Amino acid sequence: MTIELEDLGLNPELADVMQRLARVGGQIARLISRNGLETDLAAGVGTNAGGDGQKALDVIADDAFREALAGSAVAHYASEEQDEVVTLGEGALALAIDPLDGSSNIDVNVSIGTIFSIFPAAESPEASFLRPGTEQIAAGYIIYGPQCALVCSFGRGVHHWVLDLDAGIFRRMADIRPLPAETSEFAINASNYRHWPKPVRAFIDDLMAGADGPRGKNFNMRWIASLVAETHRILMRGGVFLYPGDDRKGYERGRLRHVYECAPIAFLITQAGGGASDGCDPILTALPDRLHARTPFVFGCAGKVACVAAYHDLPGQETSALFGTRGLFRS
Ligand SMILES: O=P(O)(O)OC[C@H]1O[C@](O)(COP(=O)(O)O)[C@@H](O)[C@@H]1O
Ligand SMILES: [Mg+2]
Ligand SMILES: [Mg+2]
Repeated sequence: MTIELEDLGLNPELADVMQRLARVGGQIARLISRNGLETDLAAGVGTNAGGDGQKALDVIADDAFREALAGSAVAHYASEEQDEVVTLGEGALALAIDPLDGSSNIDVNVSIGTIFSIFPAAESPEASFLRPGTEQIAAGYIIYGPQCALVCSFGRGVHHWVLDLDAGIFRRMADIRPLPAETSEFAINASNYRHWPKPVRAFIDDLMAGADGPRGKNFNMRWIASLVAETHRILMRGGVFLYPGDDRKGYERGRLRHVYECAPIAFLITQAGGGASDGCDPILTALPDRLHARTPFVFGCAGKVACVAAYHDLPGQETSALFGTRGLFRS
């Protein structure tokens, strides 16, 4: 399994890491296509550092990426499935990874993925990752869907490959087009409505009000529960995604992890001309305080990400459930 990297001007070490990621991605895609035939990839096997249940595929994917990166330029490996940073060697790079994203979808045959983020290695393993996302030199994901695809940015736009399984090659496609500034589609887990902060409720209320509300148009909603799949859809046709903090215990900072979920997705979306924030402030300039830190996350078309931030600046009474005329925000 290889990936077409010609013309991208990558240095040999980074190109080698990309080849290794693509090789494992292709292997995982094949494994997923056989789920249930020999093994149950969704079987529960333990609990990870963040307290989330681990499925068999979470652990298989983590082992496969970690082993494949040994002997590469990746010195420090930080994974959702590992308590601490794993030191692989002495190289110049640090790689953070969500080896298997969207694991609640493994047993229902819905798109899942891998998210990765690459930094220059810093003076210590932790310092290599507890830094602003603007310092990433590469970020991307592999989506295991009806097609297996790899999407990555090296800081000069967003590149896209599709796995040609017959040839064993990730073939380079046209680069991802810039996101439109506006959209008529949003993604949020609406079952948490009663737990959201008021500005998020008000924003979603106004989208749901459609043509009769302050937005003056109808909106469509999607929720796949795979961050990678939501990101891919938004990169392909626009949209806005929200996973806010809420008042459930343990969800004060939302669900998603800063280092290996939000920072790489924010890098990609920003490279595609979109926006990415914690609801108010940009994700890419924020500093995670721990490897497994969570952050509220809003990303997608820049106009809507800015609009969410504007709702957080509204006076309290305007975000109350009964305030029906947020005319200032008519668009
Ligand atoms: O089940 P919820 O609360 O809607 O959360 C869905 C979110 O959780 C995640 O599955 C978390 O990722 P993991 O599967 O890597 O833990 C995201 O992909 C997704 O956006
Ligand atoms: Mg994830
Ligand atoms: Mg995961």
